[in-house]
Amino acid sequence: ADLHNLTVQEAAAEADKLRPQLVQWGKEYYENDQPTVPDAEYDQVYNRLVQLETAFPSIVTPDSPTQRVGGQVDSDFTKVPHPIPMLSLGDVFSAAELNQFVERLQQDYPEVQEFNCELKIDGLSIALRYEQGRLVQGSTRGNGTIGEDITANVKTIASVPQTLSRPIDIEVRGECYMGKEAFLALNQRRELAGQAIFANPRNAAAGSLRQLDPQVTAARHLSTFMYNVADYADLEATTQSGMLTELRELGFSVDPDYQVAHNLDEINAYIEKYQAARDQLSYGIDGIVIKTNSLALQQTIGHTVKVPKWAIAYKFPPEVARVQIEDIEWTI
Ligand SMILES: CC(C)(C)c1nc(N2CCN(c3ncccn3)CC2)c2cc(C(N)=O)c(N)nc2n1
Repeated sequence: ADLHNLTVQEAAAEADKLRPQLVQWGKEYYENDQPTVPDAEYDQVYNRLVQLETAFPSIVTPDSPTQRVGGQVDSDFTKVPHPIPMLSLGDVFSAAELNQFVERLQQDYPEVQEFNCELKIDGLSIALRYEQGRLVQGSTRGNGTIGEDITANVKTIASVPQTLSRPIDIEVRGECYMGKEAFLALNQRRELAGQAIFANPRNAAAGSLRQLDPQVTAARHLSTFMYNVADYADLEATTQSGMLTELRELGFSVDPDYQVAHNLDEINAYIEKYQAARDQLSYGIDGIVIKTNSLALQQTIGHTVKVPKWAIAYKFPPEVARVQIEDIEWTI
């Protein structure tokens, strides 16, 4: 029945029926990974319970699935503004285009002599905000200026530090991703449960982060690699590579493969190295990101409405790996 013409008693009666159902389904899902209903059905019932409890707070019970660890869950995600926009990245698809980007940049800014090369992790962007070294908010990139609040979900990700090694205020940005192994295992479970499988690790990570119930996120084994700071606040670093080192010292998970390059030859050598090693990595990458290493120069060079002028993404062709697992065959 529509929320508005329910009495408190009716809402309580309906909620009392939904809770044990969700608890039962939750047990099947989290404890023995054998869900008997598709995620969509679980979410729909969970959503209904959240709406009932939001409309009638007096009916909430402490043991309700909505009151689990990770704090309040919204029936739909709260919006989070990004005062410092989360920019996108320009991208190139060939060595020739990359050379052109670097040469033009060095023509306009001859003082650009160092680049930081990073793997482009194939996940989705998130922002983590800390106050006095404590995690206060996690959000998705959204459209770059407005994201969604996923604080309860990011709290369940092992690699996201709840407290930093120094009590500083900082907003850090990075990629949330699902490793190849976790991806294959998740799809196997879904296949066996007769559920639709995820097409690729990026979709699986996005689907896992945008879960209403943090317990579902927790069961998905997500990872993170942080790569940027919204405001350099209390950091000592003066370079991109130094900032990544400092983020790791603060307690963040940072991809260790970053490398400083001094010219196009060194950049191209890095690209060749990781294009060859791509299949051996335990997570998906869709390219390489090349950034001006000096943070001061990054500020001087600036950005357009959407992308920085001091960085570029060199994209690899889509990775196609035929995976044969117990007669289930799909490509990732
Ligand atoms: C801070 C800047 C803007 C230079 C930046 N932006 C990035 N991205 C922006 C575009 N993004 C995006 N996402 C969705 C829609 C449009 N753009 C996805 C993240 C980076 C992504 C990675 C990575 N994946 O490993 C990385 N090592 N460094 C990044 N650095």
